[in-house]
Order: sequence, then structure tokens, then C-alpha cells
Amino acid sequence: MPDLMDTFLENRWMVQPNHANSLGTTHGGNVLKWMDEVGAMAAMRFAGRDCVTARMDQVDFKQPIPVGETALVEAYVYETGRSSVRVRLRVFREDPRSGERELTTESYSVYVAIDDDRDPVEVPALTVETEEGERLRAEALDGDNKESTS
Ligand SMILES: CC(=O)SCCNC(=O)CCNC(=O)[C@H](O)C(C)(C)COP(=O)(O)OP(=O)(O)OC[C@H]1O[C@@H](n2cnc3c(N)ncnc32)[C@H](O)[C@@H]1OP(=O)(O)O
Repeated sequence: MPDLMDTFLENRWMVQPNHANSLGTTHGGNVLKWMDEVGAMAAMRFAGRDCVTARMDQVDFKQPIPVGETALVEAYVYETGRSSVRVRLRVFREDPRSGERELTTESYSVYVAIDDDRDPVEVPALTVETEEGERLRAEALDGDNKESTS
């Protein structure tokens, strides 16, 4: 049974001019693509199977990420159904020199594990065996709950 911390993935992109909009900050479409890619990888790490995106919930763009900074995308699985896998996604702008971070974007997404015929297939149970995992799961359930009632 996979543990929450086994699904915790981070990926970074150095934001280049070709990622930007006319304001010199990262185009929202690029941020969404990066979120979806890391989210799918977290879901697949959990399920041990291919996973497809079924839903990206409300995406809040709180701060821009300027060209020259790093976009850091964090994803982990915090809840599961029979074949569905819920993933918390957060994006930070990170100063590549100091490592200083600020939250810019967040969302809660649903992926579905599929078999070779691309039909939904059962996923294993999620375990949470560390204090850090418990903290991350509680944060995600709380954030997801607030989002669905806002
Ligand atoms: C990483 C990528 O870029 S993938 C590319 C973008 N994504 C896609 O192309 C996916 C296209 N969609 C599909 O292939 C299908 O709709 C699927 C596989 C997501 C679902 O297939 P369906 O036959 O509708 O599945 P079914 O109704 O049996 O539901 C299966 C599970 O998906 C969940 N589900 C289906 N649609 C949604 C949705 N829109 N939002 C949330 N959950 C959903 C169901 O609740 C169910 O969960 P459970 O098994 O945990 O109870």
C-alpha cells in the first residue's frame, strides 16, 4: 500500500521568455500544464498505473511568476476512491539564488487510474505513516473542503 509521502513530488521550471505573457510573467496556460503533469505523475506513482485527469478544480492564481524566477510545482495524493485519486497541487515562485518561496497558485485535482483498455481500474488504499504525511493530508482535506464550499 503506497504511503502519502511516496507520492510527494516536486518539479521546477526556470521561467523563460517563451513561457511568458505580454506582462513578462508566466502564462497561466503554462502553469496549468505544469500542474497537470506533476499531478498526473503523483497519481501514477500512487496507483502504479496510468492515470488521466478527470477534473481540475477551481484554480486560484494568487501571484504571478516573473521571467527569470523558478516555478516550483508540488503535488501529492491525499484521498482516493475506487479508481479516482485526489491530488493537492501547489505552485510557488522560487528565487533561484536564495531559494526563497512564495505560494502563487493552488488547486485540487482528480485523476482516474485506467487499465490497458483505458477503463477505470481499482486503486490501492492510501496509507499515512508519518507526522509530516498526517499534516499534509489534514491541510489538503481542509483546503479542499473550503474550496468546495466557497
Ligand atoms: C494527464 C493527462 O493529460 S490526461 C488527458 C486529459 N484527460 C482525459 O483525456 C480523460 C478523459 N476522460 C476519460 O477518459 C473518462 O471520463 C474517465 C476515465 C476520466 C472516467 O471514465 P468513466 O467511464 O466516466 O468512469 P466512471 O463513471 O466509471 O467513474 C470512474 C471514477 O472517475 C470519477 N470521475 C469521473 N469523472 C469525474 C470528474 N469529472 N470529476 C471527478 N471525478 C470523476 C468517478 O467519480 C469515479 O470515481 P471512483 O471510481 O473513485 O468512484
